[in-house]
Amino acid sequence: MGKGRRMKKQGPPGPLDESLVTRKRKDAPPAPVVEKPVKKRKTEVKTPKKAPAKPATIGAAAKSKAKPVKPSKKSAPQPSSDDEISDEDFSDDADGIDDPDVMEDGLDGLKVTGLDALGSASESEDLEDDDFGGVGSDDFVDSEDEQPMKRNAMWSDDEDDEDVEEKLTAANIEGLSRKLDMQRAIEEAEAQAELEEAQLQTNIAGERPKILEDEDEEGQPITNLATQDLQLLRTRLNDTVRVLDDFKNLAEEGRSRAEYRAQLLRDICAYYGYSEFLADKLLDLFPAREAFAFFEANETPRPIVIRTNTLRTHRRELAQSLINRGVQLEPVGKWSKVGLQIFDSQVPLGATPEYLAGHYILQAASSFLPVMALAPQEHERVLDMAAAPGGKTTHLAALMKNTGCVFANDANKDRAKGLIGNIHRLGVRNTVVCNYSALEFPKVMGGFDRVLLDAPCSGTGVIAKDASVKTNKTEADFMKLPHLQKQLILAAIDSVDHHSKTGGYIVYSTCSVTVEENEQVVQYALNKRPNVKLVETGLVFGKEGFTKIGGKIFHPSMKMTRRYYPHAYNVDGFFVAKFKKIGPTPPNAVVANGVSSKGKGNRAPAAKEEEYVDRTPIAEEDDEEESDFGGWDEEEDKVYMERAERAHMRKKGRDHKANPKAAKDSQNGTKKVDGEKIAKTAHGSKARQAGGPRAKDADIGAKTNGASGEGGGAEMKLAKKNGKRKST
Ligand SMILES: C[S@@+](CC[C@H](N)C(=O)[O-])C[C@H]1O[C@@H](n2cnc3c(N)ncnc32)[C@H](O)[C@@H]1O
Repeated sequence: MGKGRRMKKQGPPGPLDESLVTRKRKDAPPAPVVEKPVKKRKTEVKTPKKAPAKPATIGAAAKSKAKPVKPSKKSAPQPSSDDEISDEDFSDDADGIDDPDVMEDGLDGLKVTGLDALGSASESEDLEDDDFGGVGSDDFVDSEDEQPMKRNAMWSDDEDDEDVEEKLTAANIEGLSRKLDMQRAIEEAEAQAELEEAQLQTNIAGERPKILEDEDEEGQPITNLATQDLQLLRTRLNDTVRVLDDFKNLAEEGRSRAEYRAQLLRDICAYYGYSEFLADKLLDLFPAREAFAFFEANETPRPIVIRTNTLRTHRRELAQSLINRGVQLEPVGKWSKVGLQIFDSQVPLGATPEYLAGHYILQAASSFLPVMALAPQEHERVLDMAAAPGGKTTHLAALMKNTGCVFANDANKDRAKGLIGNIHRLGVRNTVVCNYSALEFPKVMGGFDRVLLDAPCSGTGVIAKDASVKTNKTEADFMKLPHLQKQLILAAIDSVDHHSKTGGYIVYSTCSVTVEENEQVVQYALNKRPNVKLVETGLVFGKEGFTKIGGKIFHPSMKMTRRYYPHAYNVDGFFVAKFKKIGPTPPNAVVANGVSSKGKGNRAPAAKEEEYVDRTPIAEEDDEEESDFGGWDEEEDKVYMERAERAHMRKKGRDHKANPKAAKDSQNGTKKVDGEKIAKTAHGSKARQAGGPRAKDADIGAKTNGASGEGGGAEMKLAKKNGKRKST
């Protein structure tokens, strides 16, 4: 039961459209005979004229993988006017939440490494087919920063020729709108029929629908509906939602909300095929009606979207080329300058000449969002910690116009190969691919201007794409994954240079909607790293992150994080949080291996203090005087050494030039100062090699020398640097 995926598309937009929660499963038995009033259209409906389909060059791999795209009805994400989600739980005890320790996960001792396998669901997030290698030219211009979009011309963000634009839009939209009109008419008729059917059921059931089971004399439940009957099951789902919406007026006497909620949970599991564990978790996120819409939206695929690669072409040119091949498309929405939503295609989108030439990448719309939030600037150093197969890496590179440097890392070597394929195909030239566990950063490398952590996750936002998530995620996954995500987010923060002149930002994203993988991870980062704060993502749509839910309270700034749902925006479920690093990691902070120290300010108090390990990277570009040995200059060092030597000899009344050994020592970079030898260490810094207690005396002597005489430069510098390092 509940096994299949509905291919029926979503109805008209609107987060809580009644039609979203009143449609039937396709595999349900036929409804009681209800006449479907088909609305008459005012305009004549003609068969759409399509541009002649030109056969594309199809590679063997692409041939087997790519399929023509079916049209999607609902338009791509639009900013919602109704962004409020009630935190209200179904259970009677939803309120009165004030336990400050709710963010403590009790998993500190759990050792997790790599965990590629656990990221499996989310790894299917992007639709990209990585079977194609690199293709030549990269002489195209990026249009990202061109003039803002005009209302009447969705294409005009990156083009200037209005005439061409209108023709292009008209040619494409003519066929498209006819098709959409037909679809809408059918949809309206269906929705109307379903509403009437629901009404019929309601009338039969009376004002207070009979939903909950009675018990017989022996306390055994008397089943009032055969749950094997999908149609009846759906009716009961509808009725239960109605009751929970208006409990006072519609609930049977003597019944609690919890009883209705439990019935709803059972029916959702039976109808949609979820494990009770996951359905329960997801049900907790929404009021009943919205939860119903969420589960329903997971039964329909999201629209196919492609991202224009602005390193190779402009969106309008790409659109024109694809329209000529018989692709029906439209800009994905005002929020993106590079996305195109595909409604229908005569050719496999993973095998067109434009695809092979790297003019676009198949990428879910919500995958654009973390990159847009990170907003990388030209010439920056950016780390993409979990990058394969590279949808976001290549987007980062395009926004940076192939300047600066992107380090694209992934722990999974096979997936990293796909990443390399995409980088080549899309003409990315500013990216270095690496294959570490991201937990190893910033030891591998640090000091980045911006870091993207698109974390491995449970994939509860992409159930429409991977229905196995419904049953294969266990309680253990929801402990291990957040634990890994928490470690990764600390590594991400520690890899950023808070001194960055242009950046200092971290974006954390998942394609999951659970609180454990999102707000709780972000709260953990706020607790453990008081040197970061949440900032606005800059994204124009999305629901606010939770500040309070299911007994957990989060920092008020959690409102600045953004949640995306399939039923609200017709995009994959997603979460995006943006941090600004405002200072170095303080010595009393908690390290990434899960030990904790005292929280600060509004942050939740944590458990215990442990040894501090400084993970803050040494920035490369810092002023020499500011850095810890980072800017040591060999030549300059030699000059100081020689000058110090001459001063020393003069003081002693000796002629420096007359002492060949001293001169030689000086040139080798070694010398004796009052019996103490100073030598360069292997990494170019200097260390005193005097042993035991003498070392301290010699150190004081050297400092005194430096302070009192002209030749103390090198020692002064060394002492200053040492002092700085210790206090960092
Ligand atoms: C959500 S996917 C990334 C999708 C990618 N950002 C994109 O846009 O194409 C998560 C990735 O994390 C990788 N991963 C899992 N554990 C990791 C770890 N410890 N360090 C680095 N990457 C890891 C997986 O191999 C997977 O490719």
